[in-house]
Amino acid sequence: MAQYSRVRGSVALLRLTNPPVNALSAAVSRDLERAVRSACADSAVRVLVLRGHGGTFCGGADIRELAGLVDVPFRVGVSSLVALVDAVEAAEKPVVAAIEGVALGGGLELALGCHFRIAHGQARLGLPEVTLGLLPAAGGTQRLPRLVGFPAALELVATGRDVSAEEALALGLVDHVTDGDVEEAAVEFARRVADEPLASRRLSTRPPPRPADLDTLLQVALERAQRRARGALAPVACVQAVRAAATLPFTQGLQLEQELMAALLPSNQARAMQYCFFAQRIVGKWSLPGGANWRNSPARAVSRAAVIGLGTMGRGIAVSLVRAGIPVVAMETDEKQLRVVTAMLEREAAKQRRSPDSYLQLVQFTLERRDLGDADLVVEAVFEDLALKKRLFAELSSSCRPDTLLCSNTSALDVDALAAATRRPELVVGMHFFAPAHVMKLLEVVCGARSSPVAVATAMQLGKRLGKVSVAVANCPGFAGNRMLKPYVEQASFLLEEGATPQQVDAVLEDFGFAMGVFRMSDLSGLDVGWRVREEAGLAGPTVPPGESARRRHGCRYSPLADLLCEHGRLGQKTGRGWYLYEGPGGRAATPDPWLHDFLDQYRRRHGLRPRRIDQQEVLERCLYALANEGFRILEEGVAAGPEDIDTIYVLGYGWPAHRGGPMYHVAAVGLPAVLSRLEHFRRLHPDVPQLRPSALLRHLVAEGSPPISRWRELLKGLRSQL
Ligand SMILES: CCCCCCCCCCCCC/C=C/C(=O)SCCNC(=O)CCNC(=O)[C@H](O)C(C)(C)COP(=O)(O)OP(=O)(O)OC[C@H]1O[C@@H](n2cnc3c(N)ncnc32)[C@H](O)[C@@H]1OP(=O)(O)O
Repeated sequence: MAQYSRVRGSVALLRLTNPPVNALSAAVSRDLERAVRSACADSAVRVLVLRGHGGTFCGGADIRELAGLVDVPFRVGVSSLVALVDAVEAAEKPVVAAIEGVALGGGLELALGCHFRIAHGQARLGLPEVTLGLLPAAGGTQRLPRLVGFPAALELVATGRDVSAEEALALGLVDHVTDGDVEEAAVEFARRVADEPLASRRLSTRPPPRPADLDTLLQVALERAQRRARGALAPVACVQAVRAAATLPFTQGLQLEQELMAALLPSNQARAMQYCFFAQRIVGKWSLPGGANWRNSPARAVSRAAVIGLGTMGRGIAVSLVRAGIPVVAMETDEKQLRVVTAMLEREAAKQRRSPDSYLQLVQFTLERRDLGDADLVVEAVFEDLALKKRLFAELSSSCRPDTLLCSNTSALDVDALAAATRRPELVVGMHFFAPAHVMKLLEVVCGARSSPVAVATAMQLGKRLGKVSVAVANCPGFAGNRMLKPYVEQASFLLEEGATPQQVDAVLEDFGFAMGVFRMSDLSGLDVGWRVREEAGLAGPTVPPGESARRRHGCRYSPLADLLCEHGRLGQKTGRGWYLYEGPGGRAATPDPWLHDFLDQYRRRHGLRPRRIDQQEVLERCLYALANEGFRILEEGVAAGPEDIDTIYVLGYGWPAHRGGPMYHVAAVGLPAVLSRLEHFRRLHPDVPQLRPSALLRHLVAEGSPPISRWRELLKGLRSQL
């Protein structure tokens, strides 16, 4: 809660205590407000210093209360924080915030209510409410622009980006940064400002800055937020609230801020995004069938890593490791790739305001396998070819230290087969990064049948250290993410056969909120990736059994459209044409291609397919329900531990809109009986498409009365688990 003690005679030290992140629950806010008032009433006190317990200033309002997960009368809960910030700002004695760890959301709003802010050099500050479907409604949208100006305030509030102490100082968000003891620095600072007049330090009374181009700036910000939001309400509301600081007096701006918040708080979008927040924490609590879990299995320290292969994936992985301060031995035969990595590291160093050398000195390039011998962990990122990878793993198990962890960045291949090629199968795990690996926040940790708890714990922990969310999944073709992608992509292709166009399907998916529709995404990743996988699986190319008809494989419906495009050399953006046409090879702007429409017409005629009008609802239901149906199969087979794992994978790895929670959350929100009935309907129409056959788990959940998604994890424990 809030402790109040006196230091150096006249300084009141208030310690906000609510582990683990000192979240401002209603009770904690009220308690702190009481402590502030009594310190102000203490005649021996001249100045107050506010700090957090345990190395963290404050992680914001209590999200459990905002999400309605704990029982606090709603109005009481949300109004206590506003009252606290107002009381702090109105204090007649200076209040200095001593910020270390994080000051996020309501935590930063509290600091904005203080008259001065001191930060530790490692602190991070930000207003991430937008990522929870909310806005900073304890005065943050009104005070921040008055302190740092509109351009910075608009950006920080609408994106939720947090900043370092150094950037905060440059923005004017904090008054001083120290690398020493933040409490000591704040107490010292407080004694110096004890007698300063406070009027100009109260942000609510400051006139907002008015640059000449303010109207244009606000208009552009609003349009940008609308464009980028992809249907999300919060980013637009954030800009509207900050804009009110320019057009309305403080109290009216505050009122608008609260009205916008009142609309967001109970919205389905906010519920979905808060579900995503907790899902990303739940997935860190992994367990294996033998009883090993995140609590009882310590990770091994990784003080030196190696990456083999510096193609697109390997480069990103090497950069992530270096950014986390881990020395890397990078092995690659192609010198061109070494230059690319060097340039990437220089760019990253500049972004982090570090010297290029501070990053470059952490990388040792090599052509020799013996240089890897000393690594604690090796990540293999070579070409996606099982035989090649097996050879490499066999060699690594002889040339590396006996305790070196051997990890594969494969996106779909059999991790158990790689483990079997080594003398230490227990130290082999999959670490499936997503491209670009230094940007994407997801890591699928693939636990093989023989992976040891220490191997899993180390990979999961390393992911976290790299700033990623690690999700443990069991080994199966495509793991969780790519396995679910298959029926989704297949449905999209069937829809083209039946009369849709790529741009129609993509537009529906992008309206739903995906960053990119399925065809644009496939052009971006390269059509040849799937083509190779299908060839290996005997579905395309010379490996198809003779006599198999063009549109059937193993007795089921098959669409060869993507294979045909590859045969025409249309591999996507890299060749300047795929499902769309681009400006040239490597181009990014997709335009509909008349050639493709002729090609689809001819294809349909050749196969006697009569095109029909397909509506938006059918596109969405067939693509998304087929994908979620595979998710249910993954859960019933125990490949993933719960719906939170699948949803985290899809939101962080596949561009699923967070304001829709993830595929499993989405079907739960639509209603499981309705989804089951639509799948049954599509299955009747397409009996030769097994992915549309409703999974046993979906049927079971409906038969059990469709329990809420929060209960599925527990229910799944009764089923077979590979995790
Ligand atoms: C009628 C209607 C009237 C409406 C009127 C409107 C008025 C409204 C006024 C109210 C306005 C409120 C505005 C403020 C809103 C907010 O502040 S929302 C919260 C913003 N903060 C965040 O988003 C930060 C979230 N947390 C993090 O980013 C990280 O947790 C961290 C702080 C950076 C720490 O990271 P790490 O050390 O990696 O730990 P984690 O594993 O992430 O977390 C540890 C546990 O703590 C839990 N937790 C974290 N933050 C919070 C939080 N803010 N609230 C509750 N719980 C939190 C997290 O879940 C972990 O717990 P477990 O899940 O049990 O492991």
